[in-house]
Amino acid sequence: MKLFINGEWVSEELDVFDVVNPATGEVVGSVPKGGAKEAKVAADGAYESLPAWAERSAYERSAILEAWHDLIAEQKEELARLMTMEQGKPINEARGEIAYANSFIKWYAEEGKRIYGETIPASSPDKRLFVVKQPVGVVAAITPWNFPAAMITRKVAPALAAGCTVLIKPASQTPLTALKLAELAEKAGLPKGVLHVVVGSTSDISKAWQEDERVRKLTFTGSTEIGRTLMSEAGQTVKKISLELGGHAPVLVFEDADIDNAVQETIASKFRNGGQTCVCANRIYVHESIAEAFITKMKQAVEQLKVGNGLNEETDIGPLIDEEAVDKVLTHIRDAKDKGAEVLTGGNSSDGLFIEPTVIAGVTDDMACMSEETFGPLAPISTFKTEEEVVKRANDTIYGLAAYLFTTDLSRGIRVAEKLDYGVVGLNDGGPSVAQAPFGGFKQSGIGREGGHEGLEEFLESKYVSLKM
Ligand SMILES: NC(=O)C1=CN([C@@H]2O[C@H](COP(=O)(O)OP(=O)(O)OC[C@H]3O[C@@H](n4cnc5c(N)ncnc54)[C@H](OP(=O)(O)O)[C@@H]3O)[C@@H](O)[C@H]2O)C=CC1
Ligand SMILES: O=C(O)[C@H](O)CS(=O)(=O)O
Repeated sequence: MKLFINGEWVSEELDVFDVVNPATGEVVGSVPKGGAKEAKVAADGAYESLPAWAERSAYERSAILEAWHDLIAEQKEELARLMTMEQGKPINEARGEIAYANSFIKWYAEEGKRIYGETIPASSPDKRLFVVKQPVGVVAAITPWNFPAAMITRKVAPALAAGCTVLIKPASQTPLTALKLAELAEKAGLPKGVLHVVVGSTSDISKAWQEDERVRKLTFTGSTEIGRTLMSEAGQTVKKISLELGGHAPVLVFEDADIDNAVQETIASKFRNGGQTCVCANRIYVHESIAEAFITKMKQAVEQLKVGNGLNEETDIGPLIDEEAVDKVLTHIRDAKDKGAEVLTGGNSSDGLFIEPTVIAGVTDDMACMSEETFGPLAPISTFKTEEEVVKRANDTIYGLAAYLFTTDLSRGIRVAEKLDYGVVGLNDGGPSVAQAPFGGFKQSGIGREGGHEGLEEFLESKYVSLKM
């Protein structure tokens, strides 16, 4: 593969780095190692192509997004296989992610036509006041490895629909999907210079864009730790920012829950992508009166999950992304056992980067898994007595991205959802993320929203015009 810079596929004399399949350790591709020079050329191109792209009508931009969507749909299987080989997720999940990623392109191809302004009644009879929306300008997007397609299109689709030009730095572990998406965008007729993909020396690329006054927006998905750094750096040139950061999702299962649904939805949330999502259930609180029933059903269901190479159709749980990720999960399991938790199923790693889906019970709040993001296939179960107690425990974290609650009492569902300090709440639903709804976190889980009309506003500026007659 080559880098996509200024409408050209670039490799030149650059060194390359390998992309490795986490399931097998095999090299699945190699990519030129871009740096400050490539980052600047891309920023030059994005800045120079901005006026023409911004001046296109929303309908022209929409048509190109629709064409991109259709090409992705045509190549869904190839894209899914590429994603599984570089990130490890089961092929069925990869197919699902391509569809999810494509849904953002489809949704924003339409929503870009609804960037409305407003008129405002003037306090002075000789004035007319109105507000227009304009693209924020050149956007830099830094994206993670866990959703190699969706975390790109969730940013790029609204940015392009708004009339912005985009610089992408995908995760070094999963650049191939991003480069393939850029190739399809070029085929769809995206004009030269509107979209760029640069990967390699992350610090050099990021530094070049952060220091570049022409880059007016930074949008990032990844760890809270890196988010803090990027927020501080972006402040030096007062860039607009969107941050989708870490999470530590609580699951609250009340005594009046539909236990079968709660188990099904909790497993869907917990073990999607092997537990490597920012909205995964990270701690599960079950009312003491139904704990035995819930735990029995959870254990039985989790024991059915199949661990293996994501390219096998029957695989439910693929490898983790790297050794560091495996070590973190095993550390959380050991810590919990040392503090008294019981391993009901799983708990072992095998063949490099695979960890069995693991359920532990008898969990207490002093255990690391109950406060640190595990980012792996570990389901810790704790019990509670009262609604007030469990809401307090659920909110006792620096994070505020996603939370889930299960109850058949509608009043309780609304009451508790309102009390949970989280940007996304699944009420009897373990999979709330969709393109048409705003996704984002409270507290140290981020700033801004992605998806829905709010996700488009992130790439727009409001301009107030006052006309004196
Ligand atoms: N909220 C979310 O959706 C996600 C949260 N996470 C959290 O982050 C943890 C680590 O995952 P990881 O992917 O390493 O997340 P990181 O935050 O480390 O990386 C995310 C992206 O940021 C880039 N990056 C890393 N450091 C810098 C820097 N100093 N300046 C500019 N860009 C940088 C990475 O590049 P490179 O690939 O070259 O390192 C990657 O493209 C996970 O365990 C999880 O807790 C991870 C993914 C998604
Ligand atoms: O980064 C993530 O983990 C994703 O935002 C989760 S989701 O949008 O696919 O639910």
